[in-house]
Amino acid sequence: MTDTKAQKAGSGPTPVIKVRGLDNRFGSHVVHENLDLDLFKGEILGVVGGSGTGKSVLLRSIVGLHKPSKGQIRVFGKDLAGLGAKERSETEQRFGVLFQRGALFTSLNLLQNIALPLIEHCGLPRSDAEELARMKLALTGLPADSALKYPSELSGGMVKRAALARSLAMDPEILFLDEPTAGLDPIGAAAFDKLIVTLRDALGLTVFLVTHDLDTLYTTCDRVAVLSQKRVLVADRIEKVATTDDSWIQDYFQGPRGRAASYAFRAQEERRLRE
Ligand SMILES: Nc1ncnc2c1ncn2[C@@H]1O[C@H](COP(=O)(O)OP(=O)(O)OP(=O)(O)O)[C@@H](O)[C@H]1O
Repeated sequence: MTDTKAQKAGSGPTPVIKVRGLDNRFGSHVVHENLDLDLFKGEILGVVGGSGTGKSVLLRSIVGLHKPSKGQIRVFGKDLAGLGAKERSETEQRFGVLFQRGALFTSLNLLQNIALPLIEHCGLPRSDAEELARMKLALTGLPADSALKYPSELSGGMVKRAALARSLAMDPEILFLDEPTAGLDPIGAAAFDKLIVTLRDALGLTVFLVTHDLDTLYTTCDRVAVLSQKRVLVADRIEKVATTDDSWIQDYFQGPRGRAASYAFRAQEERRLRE
């Protein structure tokens, strides 16, 4: 991934998202305090942390669904808080978001679900929007005959792919994924991980990926950011993060699941190099 290489060389790529001094509190409950984070163009950044550490609140703050208590969020070089309504809406249209539970409209079929943002935000005629929607469905590996199905008729994996297709409807530059593989069986989760990398490579996406899934972290992410103690404790390549001297990180990455994911990844890499 070129930006990570550039970072290592010290040439300092410009982040597409730059979060500085972020505070989020709900009443007396402080979720984030002085949190900093960068997201670089073209990377897949995995965001992990214990339950309730504020991964989703961070995602919602960046995409403009939650107003932070304090701090600055710069997106494509512009301070989100300083944008007027029109510019803000234009910026937000450069984001695609896949929420935890897919968030498809249950009363619309897949084609209608995906075409909706194109009709609402781009003013496309329905026939054009549905043609584009069919392309997005194909892009996420869904068969053509799924287009007229309703979310209740699909497997969990297919719902995730359909929700992903919808998040890609507006050709976003940054994709935000909130626990995309939660609830999928290991084979479905691995296929979804592969799809994310394929789409990133094919479409030149930048990906902000909230996950608890260790296999996802090892197989898809260029860097991993750990939320702990109300801030980003470390954001780096996974091998470095996994050796950070912190009790949560050690329990997470060096516990039985973490070691199994690391071992499986190394074995997969060795097989790939031999072939
Ligand atoms: N609208 C809200 N009002 C009050 N508290 C909130 C609100 N949204 C989030 N919180 C609190 O903020 C904290 C962080 O929530 P968040 O959903 O971001 O955690 P998370 O790290 O994504 O957790 P999980 O891994 O379990 O999904 C939680 O304690 C949650 O209860």
